[in-house]
Amino acid sequence: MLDHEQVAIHAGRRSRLPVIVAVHSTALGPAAGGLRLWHYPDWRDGLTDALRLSAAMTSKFAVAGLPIGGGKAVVALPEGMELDADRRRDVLRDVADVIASLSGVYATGPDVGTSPADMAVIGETTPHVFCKPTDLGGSGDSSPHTAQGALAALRAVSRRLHGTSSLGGRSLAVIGLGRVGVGLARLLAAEGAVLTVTDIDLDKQKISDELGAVWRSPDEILAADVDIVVPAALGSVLTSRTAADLRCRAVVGPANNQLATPDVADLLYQRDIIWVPDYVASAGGVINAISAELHRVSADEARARVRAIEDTVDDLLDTAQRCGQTPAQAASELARRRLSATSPAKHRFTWPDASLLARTGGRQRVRATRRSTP
Ligand SMILES: NC(=O)C1=CN([C@@H]2O[C@H](COP(=O)(O)OP(=O)(O)OC[C@H]3O[C@@H](n4cnc5c(N)ncnc54)[C@H](O)[C@@H]3O)[C@@H](O)[C@H]2O)C=CC1
Ligand SMILES: CC(C)C(=O)C(=O)O
Repeated sequence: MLDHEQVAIHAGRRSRLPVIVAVHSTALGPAAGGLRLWHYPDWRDGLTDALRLSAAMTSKFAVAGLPIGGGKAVVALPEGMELDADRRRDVLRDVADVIASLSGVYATGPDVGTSPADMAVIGETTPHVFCKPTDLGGSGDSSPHTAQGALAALRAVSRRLHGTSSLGGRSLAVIGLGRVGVGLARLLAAEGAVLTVTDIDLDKQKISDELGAVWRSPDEILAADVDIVVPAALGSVLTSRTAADLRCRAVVGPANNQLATPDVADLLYQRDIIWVPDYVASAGGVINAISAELHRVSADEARARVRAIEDTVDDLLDTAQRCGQTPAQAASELARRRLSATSPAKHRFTWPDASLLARTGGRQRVRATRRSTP
C-alpha cells in the first residue's frame, strides 16, 4: 500500500530525465524536503529513494516540532551521466515546473547533488523553494546548520557515554566528506576530536590530511575501533551485516535513511550501540531554513533552535531508557503522537504565495495558507 499522499513522476520537458516529487504527508503543514540529483542504476531506484526520504522528512519535522509536512524530490541520473551547465539548468527548470504544478503543496531545498545556486534557478519559476542564496533573499546553504545540528546530537550522546558533552579527545569515524560531512569534521577537529574519515572521492584525502585525520577506505571504516561512527554520506549504510561488524559505542550522524531496514535499529540496541535516528540528528538544516525564512526569527534564535537538538536527543534517550525501548522506537512514537494530534486531513495545506511575503516586506510571520480539499 502507498503511504504517501501523492507522488508526481514526470519526464522532464527539456531534459527528458525522470523528475520525481514524493509528498508523504501534509498532516502538519505544507510539505518540504530537499532535491536530490544523483546517479541511480535505474530511475525506479530513485523513486524508492524519494519515497523513503520523503517519509523520513515527515518524522524529521514532527520530532523537531515544526508545522511542516514531509516531501522530497529526486532526479534520477543514469550512471555515468555528467551535466554541463546548460543541461543542469534544463533539469532544474524541469523540476521547477513539476513543483509549480503542485500549487504549493511542496517546497524544495538543497540535498545531495544540489546547492543554493540551484535553488535560485528553481526560484525563477516557482516561489516554493527555500535555501536560495542570501543575496536573493534565501537563508543560504543549509549544510553548516545540518553539521551544527549533528554536533548537538553528538554532544548528547557523548554525555551518555562519557559523562561530558565535550568531544575533545573522543574518537569518531566520519563517513562522507561532502558539504555536511566536511563541515562537521572541521567542527569536531576544532574541538580536539580524534578523526578517522573516508569518502568515495579520493580527492577528499587532502581534507583528511588538512584535518590531521586517519584515512580509511569506505569498506573498512564502519568497523573502525572508535567511540562513535558518524554517517554523513548516502543511506542504507547500516545493514544486519555491517551492524555485526561495528566496534563503536554509538552511531550518530546527518546522513538520511541510514538503516537498510528498520530491524537494524533493534540489532544495534541488542549490541548496546546507541543509534540516534537520522531524522533527529540531521534536522539542523531545515530547522534553520524554516526558522529564518518562514518564522523570520533572528539568526541567533535560529541557531539556538538548531542547538536544541541536543535536548531533543537527551529526552529521547531518557524516554528510551525509561521505557525499555530503542531510541528509534521513542522517536517514532513521538512523531506518531504529534502527527495524530492534528485534526483529520479535511484541509490541504499549501505554501504561502511569494507575493504575500513581498507585500509584508518579508517581516511578518507567514502562516501556511489552508485550502479546502474537494
Ligand atoms: N545538505 C544538508 O543540509 C542536509 C543533508 N542531509 C544528508 O546528509 C548527507 C550528506 O549530504 P551533503 O553533504 O549535503 O551531500 P554531498 O553531496 O555534499 O556529500 C555527500 C558525500 O558523500 C560521499 N559519498 C557518497 N557515497 C559514499 C560512500 N559509499 N562512502 C563514502 N562517501 C560517500 C560523496 O562523494 C560526497 O562527498 C546525505 O545523506 C543528505 O541527505 C541531511 C539533512 C540536511
Ligand atoms: C536540507 C533539507 C532540505 C532536507 O532535505 C533534509 O533535511 O533532508
